[in-house]
Amino acid sequence: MPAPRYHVIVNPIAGTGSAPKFINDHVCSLLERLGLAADVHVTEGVKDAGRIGRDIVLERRETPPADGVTRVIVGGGDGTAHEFIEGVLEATRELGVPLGRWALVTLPLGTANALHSTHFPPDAAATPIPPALAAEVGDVSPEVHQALSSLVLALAGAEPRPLPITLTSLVRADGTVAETIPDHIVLSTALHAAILSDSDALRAEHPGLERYKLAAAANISVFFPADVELVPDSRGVRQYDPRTRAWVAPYSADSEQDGKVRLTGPFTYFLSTTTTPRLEPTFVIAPTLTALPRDEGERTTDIVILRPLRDPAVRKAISEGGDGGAAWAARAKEVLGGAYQAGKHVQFTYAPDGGAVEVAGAGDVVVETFRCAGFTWRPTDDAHAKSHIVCADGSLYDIPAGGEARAHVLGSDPADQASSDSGFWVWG
Ligand SMILES: Nc1ncnc2c1ncn2[C@@H]1O[C@H](COP(=O)(O)OP(=O)(O)OP(=O)(O)O)[C@@H](O)[C@H]1O
Repeated sequence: MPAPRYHVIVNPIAGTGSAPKFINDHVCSLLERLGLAADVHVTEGVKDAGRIGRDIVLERRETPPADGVTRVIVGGGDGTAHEFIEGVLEATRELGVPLGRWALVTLPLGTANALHSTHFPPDAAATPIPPALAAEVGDVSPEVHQALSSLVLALAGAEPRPLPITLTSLVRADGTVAETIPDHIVLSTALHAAILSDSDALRAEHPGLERYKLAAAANISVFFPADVELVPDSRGVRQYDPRTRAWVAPYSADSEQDGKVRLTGPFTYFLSTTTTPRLEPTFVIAPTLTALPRDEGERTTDIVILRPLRDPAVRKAISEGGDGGAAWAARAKEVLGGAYQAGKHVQFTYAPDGGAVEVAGAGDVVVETFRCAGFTWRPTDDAHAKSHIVCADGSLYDIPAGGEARAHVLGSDPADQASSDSGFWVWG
């Protein structure tokens, strides 16, 4: 079989703008020393990584890779990978060609680099460079070595790991699909999406990070009116039990029908992730992803949910004539503070008197954590604009009035016609 060929995507404005030099100095030169062919594609504007994805699909249709795997080095951040994956999926759908197998190399050349740092945390030891590669990699600094970790795995012939993609359809009131959005890191509504939306709007006035604090303060006590349905995979919808630290049958749902689990709102937090337990290095929002790893090829997502009316303190405040917002704001800070303690929030249970939360106590669970194939988020008040916001890998979308967002992990629905040998993988 001929030596594998690599596509290299370079986003010159990602992160601090270091991608062109890094790729020239450390990636292209290394591939060349190894005698591997590289096609370099430089992004020329917003969403251009999607155009590059489409071009590679067209090329793959004419000249399929010998081993069926298209290898792509993503020289940018999470947004570059997101746009590229979106372009590939759109093009294969429009052209009616099979998706096939895509394997990505990540480089931490963006700002957040959530995908790369999930697999290669900054404080972890760098991936050892095998002796056969050491001479070609040469003498590099520890930072460069860390940044090359995913590429080293690819070049060393390691098996890449599956990169599950979630597809979200924004459905109009008449049932037609307005738009289908892929994400590979995080999908959210409620507080997380509203904070990103408000912080974007505050960017001109507050260019620094304080805009996130302002946006959080403006949304921490908002109740988001919606109904949710969780979609089972072959094992059904599973819920995390802090007392046994294991997945069990759903126990806090409002109803269940044909394996689908219904949760009525309002909600305050709703976030689904297939990839990363943490949104920032110390903010571990979905610890179950690493504490209870999925089986190979399992097409599920972990969903972290807060519903304020489950809180005895909020119910008490409402029964006394308040709206519960102030009681919830205090609770939300307490709970999300747990995410900064290595994801302890998923262990929290309510104290019967509505006081401080307990850890794996006898009371109701505070955070409802599920593992399932997907979900439907249906806003129940069209006048409540914020409950219509969906955030997919940092990009914001609006659910049409009277409509809903329907999300599922690619391959979990037979209509995807996905085989175990099609989709995305990543070296990590
Ligand atoms: N030549 C270009 N000019 C302007 N914008 C570009 C160009 N090429 C790509 N972009 C845009 O750059 C944006 C940022 O890229 P990316 O998300 O990879 O970097 P980042 O935001 O620094 O990192 P991260 O997403 O990891 O925080 C993308 O939204 C993309 O559309």
